[in-house]
Amino acid sequence: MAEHTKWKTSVVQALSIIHTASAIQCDLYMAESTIPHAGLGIFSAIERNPGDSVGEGDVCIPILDAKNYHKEVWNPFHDYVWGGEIMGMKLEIESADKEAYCPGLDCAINCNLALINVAKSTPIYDGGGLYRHLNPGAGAISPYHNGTTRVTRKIPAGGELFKFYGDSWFTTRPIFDSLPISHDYPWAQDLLDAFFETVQHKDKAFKSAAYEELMVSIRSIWNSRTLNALPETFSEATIAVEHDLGMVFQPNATRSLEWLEENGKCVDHITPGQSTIEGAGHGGFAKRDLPKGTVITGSPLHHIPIKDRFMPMFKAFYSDPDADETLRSEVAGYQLLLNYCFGHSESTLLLCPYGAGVGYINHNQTRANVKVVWSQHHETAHDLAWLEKRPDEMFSTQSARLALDYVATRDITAGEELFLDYGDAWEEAWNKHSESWQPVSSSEKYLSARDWNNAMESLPIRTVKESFYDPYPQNIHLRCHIDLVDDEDDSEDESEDESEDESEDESEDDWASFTFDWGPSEYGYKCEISKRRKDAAGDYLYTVRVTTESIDRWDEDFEGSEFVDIDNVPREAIRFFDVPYTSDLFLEGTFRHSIGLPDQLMPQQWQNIGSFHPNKKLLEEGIQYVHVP
Ligand SMILES: C[S@@+](CC[C@H](N)C(=O)[O-])C[C@H]1O[C@@H](n2cnc3c(N)ncnc32)[C@H](O)[C@@H]1O
Repeated sequence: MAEHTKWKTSVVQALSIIHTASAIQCDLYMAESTIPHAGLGIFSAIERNPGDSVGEGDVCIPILDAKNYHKEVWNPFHDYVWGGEIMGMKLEIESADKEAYCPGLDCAINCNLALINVAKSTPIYDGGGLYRHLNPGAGAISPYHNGTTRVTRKIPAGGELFKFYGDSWFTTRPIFDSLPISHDYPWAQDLLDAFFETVQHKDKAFKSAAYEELMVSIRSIWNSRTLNALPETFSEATIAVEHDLGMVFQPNATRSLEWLEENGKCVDHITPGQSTIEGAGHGGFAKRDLPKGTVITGSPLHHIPIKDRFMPMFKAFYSDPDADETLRSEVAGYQLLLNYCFGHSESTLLLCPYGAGVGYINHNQTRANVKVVWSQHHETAHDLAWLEKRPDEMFSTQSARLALDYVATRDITAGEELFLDYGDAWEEAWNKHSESWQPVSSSEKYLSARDWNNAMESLPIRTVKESFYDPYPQNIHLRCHIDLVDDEDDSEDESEDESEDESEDESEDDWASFTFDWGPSEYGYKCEISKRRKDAAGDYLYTVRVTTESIDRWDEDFEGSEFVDIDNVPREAIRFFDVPYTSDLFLEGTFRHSIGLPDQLMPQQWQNIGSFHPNKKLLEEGIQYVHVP
């Protein structure tokens, strides 16, 4: 073939690849946020309506007893974690030191209080089909999955997604001193409605002049968060009154689809499911056909400069102020998060990826169809200078500065499982673990609280007396879903009626009510069964003794627990829960190993183990708690 014909053929091939790549459907992009200095954000390429789900439900990883809680320590996850309690993890441990790191879409969604349009739901407990008596992988994967993101306000095509971080996220950070918080927008809306009502009979020119004048005068005397929620111009104020305040901010929070295609990274190609690898738990699957070379997703990386300082899980009761200091500093093992981060045997550095679906991709050396490369384009803010930094220099910021692209190494068809090669060190460690693995003793008899709830759904619950002779296993306890109603109106009524002296007759149902909607972050109160009787319909009703301990007992606000006896509690209001520290996450010898960062991606500057390093001493001593400046 003549040279020019070869050249022509390869250009045509290259163009067809580019064409195929750009033709792949993409409904979600990661790109520079519309909020200045907020880094990356997530954008919807299609219009979405309240109730729609966005992306695929993602994994949440508990970070437990890590000494992070309430501490202003250098912590790259600080701005990215949820309270473990609201993510369903309250009973994993006893101390309050629990956070939920949800490295999917959730980590990349910003908060714009004027335009909150999505909410994340609590993940569902799903152990991935692993059992402690059967699978060496039990405890090595997170059981918190499918935390879907749902639309709460209409999002136009190109609109950025915003979720609520909680007002305190802003009020505790001085740089947001004058930023409106959630109640400021309704107040500003009320103010606008009142203004427009006052001037309703005036002509447009009058209204406009009055609005501008009003803004100038109130801004000179009043500087508040609410004021900053008010639109700058009369025409924007009109939009706010005709629609709502959010609509004023929507245009600035929307990117064109052309811009997103050009500058964004598609984060919509992975869907989670049960892995095809026996014992690996969940896996990531191709949502659509992905030709060779497709960047399946991009993921920024949270950097942890010293693995051993930031990945340990400390012994229980760390937060107990009375506990012995040695016990509090004793390491119980590595955090589960280690299994979801990239590391290398020659470096103390760990890189934890976030982005839709990245936490789901399993290892398989022979079936690997995805590889990671340093992010090739600017969409995920990869800073090449960081490849030259030593790990100890990375304490300069908590923000992600590095990013990976996940690239298809061959044509992948929709529905195929995606695999990375985690590297020889991981493979060796896994083989060694599986070969030497022995189930912990009596694990074949182990049933989690969830198993008990399923098995016992229609059976009566044992009373304290019955349990004395026939106890439930030690890894479960009972909790009752009871609202202790402290209704002031009721108490006023009671005092008014005192003359009739009916207070004696007050049934316990007047101050306690039961709820049966055990959502994934509903824990009720610890309780035990004093008595059981049948009602007229033959259903059991229980007398329970509830411990009203609603907050962590190591919390400084803890005021002590009370016991309350409650009658006529229906079966549905009583459930089994795991006792803290008994779930698979705490199994002795459970597998912990980082995913191997490929050798070819490993800069020499990061290799700080096993050889002379200028900062070896510093690394050995550890920068355990570098305070956030
Ligand atoms: C990044 S996570 C992958 C998602 C995980 N399977 C889940 O269910 O959340 C890595 C962990 O998955 C499990 N895993 C991945 N590949 C595996 C394999 N080939 N065999 C067994 N377990 C595997 C291991 O527990 C590993 O530490």
